[in-house]
Amino acid sequence: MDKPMLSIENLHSHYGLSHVIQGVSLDVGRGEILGVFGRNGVGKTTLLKNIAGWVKPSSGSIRMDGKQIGGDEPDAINRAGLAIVPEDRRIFPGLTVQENLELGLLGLKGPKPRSKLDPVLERFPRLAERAQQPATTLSGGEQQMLAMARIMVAEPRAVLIDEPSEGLAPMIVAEIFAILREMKDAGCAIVLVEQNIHEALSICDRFVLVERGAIVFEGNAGDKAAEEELLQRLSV
Ligand SMILES: Nc1ncnc2c1ncn2[C@@H]1O[C@H](COP(=O)(O)OP(=O)(O)OP(=O)(O)O)[C@@H](O)[C@H]1O
Repeated sequence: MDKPMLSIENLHSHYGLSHVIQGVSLDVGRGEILGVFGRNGVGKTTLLKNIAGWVKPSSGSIRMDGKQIGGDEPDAINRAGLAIVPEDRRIFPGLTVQENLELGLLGLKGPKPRSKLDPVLERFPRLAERAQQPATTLSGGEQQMLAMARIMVAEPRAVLIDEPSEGLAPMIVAEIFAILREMKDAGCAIVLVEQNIHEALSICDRFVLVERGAIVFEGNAGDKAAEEELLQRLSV
């Protein structure tokens, strides 16, 4: 791998006395999708929250393109080019679809021209049609699209995405994964947390398995033996 876009070394994080992330190290390159798998409660979401600055690491380093971002404030990390699509999608119900999209402009470093919304509205015609409607009128799948479209406004170089397929119909899941593939092709480094292992393996380049806050196994997607071991360890 060239110099990784996102590089994490020996990350530890606590909630009070609870030691949730226990020495995680990983690299994600440009145009690469890393799958992060593991049972409920092993720390996958907490790992993403540490990278995005929502939870402060206790120790270890997080670098974006070589620059230390670990422990920085979420908005600074966002402006450094790293975006997160959290599990609950964080759609603002009191705002319209367009206003929710405009929040994506906050990820831009300098000026924040509304014209940055144009390519995204073109890519998501369903959101463009509903631009002036309250975001709450969207279906679950459309809200997930909105959450992804919103981060695309600022063209992030690294993206963290937490269980994007949860609760959605297979057709929508396929659409969401197609968008992730487009981001990958545009050179984005992507960390994907997913319970839908089989589907996720079809778009990941590499994966890690997390147990009790630590990476216990890793492999390349497409390596049948490694995939088999992953599925066996997860018993799926
Ligand atoms: N805000 C918090 N305060 C205290 N403990 C927390 C908090 N958030 C999560 N935890 C605990 O930290 C551990 C890891 O949770 P986390 O949500 O990161 O796991 P996960 O692997 O993402 O699981 P899931 O798939 O269920 O989201 C769990 O034991 C959880 O109960």
